[in-house]
Amino acid sequence: MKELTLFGGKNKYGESEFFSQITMKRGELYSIVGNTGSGKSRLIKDIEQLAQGDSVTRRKVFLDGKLIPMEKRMEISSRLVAHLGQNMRFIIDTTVGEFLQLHAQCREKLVDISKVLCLANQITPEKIEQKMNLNLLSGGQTRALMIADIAIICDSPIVLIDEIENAGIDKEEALEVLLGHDKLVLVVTHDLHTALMASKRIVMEHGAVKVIVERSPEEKQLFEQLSSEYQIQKKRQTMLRAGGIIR
Ligand SMILES: Nc1ncnc2c1ncn2[C@@H]1O[C@H](COP(=O)(O)OP(=O)(O)OP(=O)(O)O)[C@@H](O)[C@H]1O
Repeated sequence: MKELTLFGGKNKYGESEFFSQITMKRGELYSIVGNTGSGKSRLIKDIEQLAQGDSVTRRKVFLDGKLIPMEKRMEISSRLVAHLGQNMRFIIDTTVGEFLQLHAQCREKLVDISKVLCLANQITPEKIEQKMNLNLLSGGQTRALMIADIAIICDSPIVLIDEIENAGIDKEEALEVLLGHDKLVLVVTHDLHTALMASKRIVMEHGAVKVIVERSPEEKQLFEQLSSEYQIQKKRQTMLRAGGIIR
């Protein structure tokens, strides 16, 4: 898959969305912003379900310019779309190492498991080890492992993320990891720093896309400023967690 095209639908009042179609490509990052209840999660669900005008929004999703036949939707969605929700947990009772091996086998991939772990440990400060039990990982460790798994083991070119900022992980590192693996990433966020990481942001209102804003040069500067503040904040957090005194 090279690109995804979203065809506009209807808002909560049955009015047409302002755009007729938007085409998004691999390697791009879009943030999705808007008030609570404005339809952000519904938008990413439409993409995950490869909607064909059959959801409440009446949107349609085409891949590489083509409509996906109804009977292939589930199979194609599970292969091409990875969705990280707000509260996700592994439920399989096995170790981290065994799970990654198993997943690599299912995806018919020769993967160095230690690389996946190394990547996950760049995203979370709480170290994950191969012998740990998968369902005993913390929320932040779980998300970090899922992101590293999506980057290296999954072939899914589309990644949908619902609120990365509350996950207790390094949000900048996580998004950079995914983009570095040539994914199209859409991230729902209420956080200014995360929203400005994307060069395009989709603004939602009343269940519809209200506007798509290109990040301005001033916003890019602001993003860089927020990024350096984030680095300082991370160092202070590390000190705080280690029982240090913040100066
Ligand atoms: N175009 C639409 N037509 C009808 N219902 C819609 C439309 N878009 C969203 N909805 C419904 O509105 C409700 C709120 O939408 P959604 O959960 O996507 O909001 P949100 O922006 O993600 O909110 P939050 O920030 O609180 O998570 C849901 O029940 C959703 O199905």
